[in-house]
Amino acid sequence: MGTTAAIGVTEIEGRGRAMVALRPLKGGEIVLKDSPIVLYSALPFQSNNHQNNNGYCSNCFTSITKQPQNVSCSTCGSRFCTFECQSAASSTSHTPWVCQALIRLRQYFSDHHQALDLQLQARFLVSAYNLAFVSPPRFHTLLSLQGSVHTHPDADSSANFLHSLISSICPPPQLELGFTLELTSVLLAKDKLNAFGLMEPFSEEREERTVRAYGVYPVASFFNHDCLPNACRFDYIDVAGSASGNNTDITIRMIHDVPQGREICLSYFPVNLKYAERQKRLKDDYGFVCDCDRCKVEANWSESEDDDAIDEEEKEADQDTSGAMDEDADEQMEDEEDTDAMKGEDDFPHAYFFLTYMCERKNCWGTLAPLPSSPAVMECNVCGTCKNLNQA
Ligand SMILES: C[S@@+](CC[C@H](N)C(=O)[O-])C[C@H]1O[C@@H](n2cnc3c(N)ncnc32)[C@H](O)[C@@H]1O
Repeated sequence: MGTTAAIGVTEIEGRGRAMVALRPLKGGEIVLKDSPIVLYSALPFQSNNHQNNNGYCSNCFTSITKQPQNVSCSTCGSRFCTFECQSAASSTSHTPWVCQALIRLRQYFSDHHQALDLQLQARFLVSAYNLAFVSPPRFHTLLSLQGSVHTHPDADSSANFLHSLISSICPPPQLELGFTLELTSVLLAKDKLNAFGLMEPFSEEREERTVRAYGVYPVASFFNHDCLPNACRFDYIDVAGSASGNNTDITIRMIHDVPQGREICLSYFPVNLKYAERQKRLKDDYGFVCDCDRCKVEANWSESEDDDAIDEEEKEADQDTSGAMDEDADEQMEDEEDTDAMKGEDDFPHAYFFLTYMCERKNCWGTLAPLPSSPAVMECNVCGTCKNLNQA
C-alpha cells in the first residue's frame, strides 16, 4: 500500500497498479496534490520566434502578462516569469545542454517540417534526458511508471527517428544508463501512457481546448481510467502563480462519496465522448479495452442511440431521479444491477452522472466536484464555474 491516509496504491488483476480508498471518502475531498517530475511545452518549435514559449515562462509555464525587465536566456531566448524562476531553471529545467538542444532542434524543425506530435516528443525527450543528469532518483521514478517498448510500427519509427536526430545534433551528456534507442523508446512509452495536459484557460468560443504544457506526475500516474470517474483533476497553472512555486501541481478531488476499498479512477478525457471514440482512444493510446459499467451498457447501443446519448440520459435522469439521489453513483449502479425491478434501466447511473457532474456550459464538458470547504457548491474542473446546489 502507498503512503497517503486517504488513498493508496494496490495491484488489481488486469488493471496493473491502481489507487484505492483507504477509508470512506467524501465528495469534494482532496485526495492528492502532486508535483510534476517532467514538464514540457506543447508548442511546436518556431524558427522566427526567439522565445521558445511565446507568452509563457519556460520554467513554470505561468502566463507572462507584464514583464518590466527582459527576463530571458541570453543564449536561446527562452523567456521566464521572474529572475528567480530563471535562476532555478538554470540548474533544473534549463541547463546548458537543454539550452543548446532547444536551439538545435528549433533550427532542425524550421528547416525540415515535421508533424507536431513528433516535435512534442522531441521536447519530452529533451526534458526526460535532462532529468537523468539533474536528478537521477526522479529519472528512476519516471522509469518506474507504466510503459515499455512499443511494438506498434508508428511508435517504433518515431523512436528511431528521434533517437538518431538527438544523437546527431544534441547527444545528452554521459548518462548512467547510457543513451540507447531502447531507452528512448521506453521513455516515449512512459510519456504516452502517463502525461497530463495542462490546459489553456477555457473559452466558450473554442470547441477544442488547447494544451499549454504536458507534465508527468509520479503519483497521479497510478490512477486508472473509468468512463464514469469518481474523482477528477484540477490544475491552476495561472492562478497559483510561480511565486508559490507550485502552479504546475495538480489536485485530485473526489466527485462524490465512495466507501473504503473502492478503486478511485479518473477519466483520461472529457466524459462526453461517445463509446466508439472512447474505446478507440483507450486502445490506441493506452493499450487496453475498457469494460467499465458505462461501456458495458453502451456496447449494446446503436449508433443513433450513441449520438443522442447525453440528451437522452439527461431526460431520463430528470424523470428517474425525482431529485432524491444517494451520493454514490457507483453504489447506485451496483444496487440497481442487483435489483430485478430495475432491469432495462441499466443506463440510469449514466443519466445521474451527466445531470449531476457534467458542466452545462457550452463547449466545456468539464466535470463538477464539490468544493472541499462547501460541499453544496459544485466547481467545474475546466471552466471553474461554481453551481450552488442549495440555490439551484
Ligand atoms: C496512467 S497508467 C495507470 C496506472 C497503471 N495501472 C500502472 O500500473 O502504473 C495507465 C495504464 O493503466 C492501465 N489502465 C488504466 N485504466 C485501465 C482500465 N480501466 N482497465 C484496464 N487497464 C487500465 C493501462 O495499461 C494504461 O495504459
